[in-house]
Amino acid sequence: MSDQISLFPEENKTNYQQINLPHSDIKFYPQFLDSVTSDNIFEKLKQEINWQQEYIKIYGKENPVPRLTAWYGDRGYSYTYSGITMNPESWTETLLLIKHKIETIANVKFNSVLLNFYRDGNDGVAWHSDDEKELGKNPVIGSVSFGGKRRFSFKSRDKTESQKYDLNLGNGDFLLMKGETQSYWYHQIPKTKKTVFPRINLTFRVIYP
Ligand SMILES: O=C(O)CCC(=O)C(=O)O
Ligand SMILES: [Fe+2]
Repeated sequence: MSDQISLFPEENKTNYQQINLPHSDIKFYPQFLDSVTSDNIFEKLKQEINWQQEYIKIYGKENPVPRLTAWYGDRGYSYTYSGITMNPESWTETLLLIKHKIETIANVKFNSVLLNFYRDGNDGVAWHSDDEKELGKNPVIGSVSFGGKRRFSFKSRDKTESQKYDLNLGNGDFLLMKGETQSYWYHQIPKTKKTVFPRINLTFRVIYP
């Protein structure tokens, strides 16, 4: 991993691809974690995380969120996501290991992580931006994926623009979103009819009280 020839030595000898969308700062680090490590982390997280089935009210009707979720982090930072307020569970060793690894690249200290478990192609996340006010202006979001590969799409928040960008996020891939990205772009994990393996995604965040 870190002994690969680096195209960007200033970024900690880890190769990345800059995703070139206007008003964004998106860096993609394919296979940031090697596949054996990532397989182990997937199994570990599947077992140890306190996965929840959450519900959101749409027109007065409770609907299951199409994925399992969990929220871990420093004590005292609660978080509201799609109308659900979550209190964080305490960091596990596995989560801290990943957190420390990406903090050296992202140059921030993350204090929380939202976890998503996509069981199959019927699970996904609809178009949204990670722009909740507790994330502050221009949030840094560190996203690490494990297990099955899924499509991750960006589309402009400006309805007069039609720009879209698709990426595949696979086992051990790291995606770092910074700057104006959340103000100008939506993202989603579309549901798919294709057969896909279960996938776990972690989005590390900095929450301001
Ligand atoms: O699963 C992913 O890659 C994205 C998850 C996401 O966008 C979120 O939790 O806000
Ligand atoms: Fe998101």
